[in-house]
Amino acid sequence: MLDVRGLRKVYEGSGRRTEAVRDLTFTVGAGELVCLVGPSGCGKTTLLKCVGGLLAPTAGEVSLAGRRVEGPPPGLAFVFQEYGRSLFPWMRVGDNVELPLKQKDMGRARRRELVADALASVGLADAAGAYPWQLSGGMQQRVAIARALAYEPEVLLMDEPFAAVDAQTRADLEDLVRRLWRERGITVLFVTHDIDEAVYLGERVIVLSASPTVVREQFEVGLPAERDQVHTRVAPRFAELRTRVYEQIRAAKREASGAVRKDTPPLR
Ligand SMILES: Nc1ncnc2c1ncn2[C@@H]1O[C@H](COP(=O)(O)OP(=O)(O)OP(=O)(O)O)[C@@H](O)[C@H]1O
Repeated sequence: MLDVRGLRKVYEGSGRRTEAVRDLTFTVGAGELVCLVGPSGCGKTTLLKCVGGLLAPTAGEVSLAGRRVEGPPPGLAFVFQEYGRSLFPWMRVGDNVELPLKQKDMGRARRRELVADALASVGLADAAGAYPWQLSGGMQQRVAIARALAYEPEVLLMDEPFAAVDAQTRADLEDLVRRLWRERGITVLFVTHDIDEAVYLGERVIVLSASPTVVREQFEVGLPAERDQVHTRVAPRFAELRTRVYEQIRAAKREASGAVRKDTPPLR
């Protein structure tokens, strides 16, 4: 479904050159839920922007259903971390969710139906008439998810979507994502720096190195499809995977700081 091959991204400008992503190759099958986890600043957002056609890669390519991605492809939706900036405060919730549908060739009645269905799916059937700023952070992120769902995407890209909400809301939203994934059969690529979140949510976890990024390791999660916050998180398989992913991330950070030391002469 989603094919990333030899992806490289170097930012250049203002006299600076940053190689954010060095050489990334991975695939995500149709209907899979894959979590990408890596150290802070390792290039996760850069990667997702390249996958979503928002940034042109310096080398390599991304293809979606066999077609090379050269701009935001139809059938793909994003959910970003900063829900506060991704919803328009002057528009009611229903209008925020409806907005992307206006690019599609469909009548108003169908748009309204999709909006109502998406809001009901995220537990906000009654919120269509409210403004985003009248809702809690977790509810606003639900609206952002509803907006992505209403678009009926084949692929959903999520960039640390729950980093800014409290722990209990985060747990509810994780369960929401798994439920929607199972009900709707969407392909989901979920980026996080939270190891537990990656293992709890994913069917597969791809561990990235520190920037400049390469794929370090991949794990099949192998936990039952039916997960819950209490029992799954104390399952032996969960603990084993969390440890293995943690070791990989720690090694990635060590290597990155080793690389810095190599380039910097010791103090005398
Ligand atoms: N527009 C840009 N111009 C120049 N450098 C950039 C730009 N965007 C990101 N970078 C650099 O690319 C590297 C990767 O950044 P990116 O935001 O992709 O990482 P990340 O893993 O998403 O970070 P975090 O975990 O903090 O969210 C960093 O060194 C960053 O400074």
